[in-house]
Amino acid sequence: MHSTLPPNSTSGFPFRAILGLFKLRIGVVITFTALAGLAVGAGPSLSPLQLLVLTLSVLVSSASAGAFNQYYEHDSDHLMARTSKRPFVTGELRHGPIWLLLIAALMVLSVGAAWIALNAWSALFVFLGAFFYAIVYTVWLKRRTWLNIVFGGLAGSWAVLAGATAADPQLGAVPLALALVLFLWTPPHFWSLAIAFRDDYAAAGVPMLPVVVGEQRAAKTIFFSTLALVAASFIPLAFGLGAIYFVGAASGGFLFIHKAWLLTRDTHRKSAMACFHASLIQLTLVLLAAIVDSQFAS
Ligand code: HEM
Ligand SMILES: CC(C)=CCC/C(C)=C/CC/C(C)=C/COP(=O)(O)OP(=O)(O)O
Repeated sequence: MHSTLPPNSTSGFPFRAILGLFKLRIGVVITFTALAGLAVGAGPSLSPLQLLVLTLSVLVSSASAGAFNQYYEHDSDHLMARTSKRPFVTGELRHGPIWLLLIAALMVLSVGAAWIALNAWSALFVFLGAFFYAIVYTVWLKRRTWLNIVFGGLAGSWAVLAGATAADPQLGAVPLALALVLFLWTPPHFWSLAIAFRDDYAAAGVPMLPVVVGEQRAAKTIFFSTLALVAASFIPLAFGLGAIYFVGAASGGFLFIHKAWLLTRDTHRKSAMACFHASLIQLTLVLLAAIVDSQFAS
């Protein structure tokens, strides 16, 4: 039987390669997103075991979707400098169907555990999050249309709903508003990065917005979609979140809008990366403020 290690690997178990394969940093933020959904939902509190299952279920399903993305793109990732060091490209991990089995097993395990320990709705949303990233975005849309990330953006919304329904399948206005925030957040988050790596995406033939319409129009689109995002991020204030949430949403929103505005004036890589980092800070502030505020209110 073939080993999954390349023939010249002498350093034992390839921990670093596997950590990279599962895109764990993104998984941690997705999990935090689901926990924010749980916090703003109206349901009773979960038992410690249920909380653990929700956390691991979102983390593991996100990880398996990230691994699937790299498995599927193993023969195109070498076309972009940013992705050319990935383990299936470098040969650190050997590409083969055993990985598909492992990925599928992790998915079944995480969705099944959510179903058993939480409920069918939460399990469905965990599944949809991974499905939208792995299949809808990566397989169906990424190489076909610049709208890939608009539909792919639902992956983050499903994470919110997975958390919110974990305690109570009845969805209230605040989790739905937060799901909308994730939907509107993802395009400017990603398009900023796509401006920074426009040449990479063009070389790889991936029709990301800056490749299709140019950097200037992409920057304007980022600016206006950030305005829409920030406006939407205030909706939860009408449904029970208060001053703490306002401070998080306003300060994060101000930062993101400011960086998006600067990007319309100068579309060089530095401004694009500043806008991308602002997207991560804004999301963290919104989610953190939502969690803290909802705990104070209850
Ligand atoms: C289909 C939707 C999305 C796309 C296409 C996308 C795209 C990307 C890309 C290309 C990167 C750079 C990754 C790298 O260099 O390895 C990135 C980074 C990141 N994304 Fe997204 N993203 C999406 C949705 C999300 C969502 C929903 C979240 C969180 C709720 C998120 C959180 C992050 C974080 C935390 C990073 C930084 C990770 C790091 O430093 O390794 N992304 N995103
Ligand atoms: C509820 C749940 C499990 C949700 C999971 C959703 C999820 C994992 C979203 C992440 C999206 C993401 C990292 C895209 C990277 O784009 P890319 O793959 O095009 O980037 P690349 O060029 O770096 O490969």
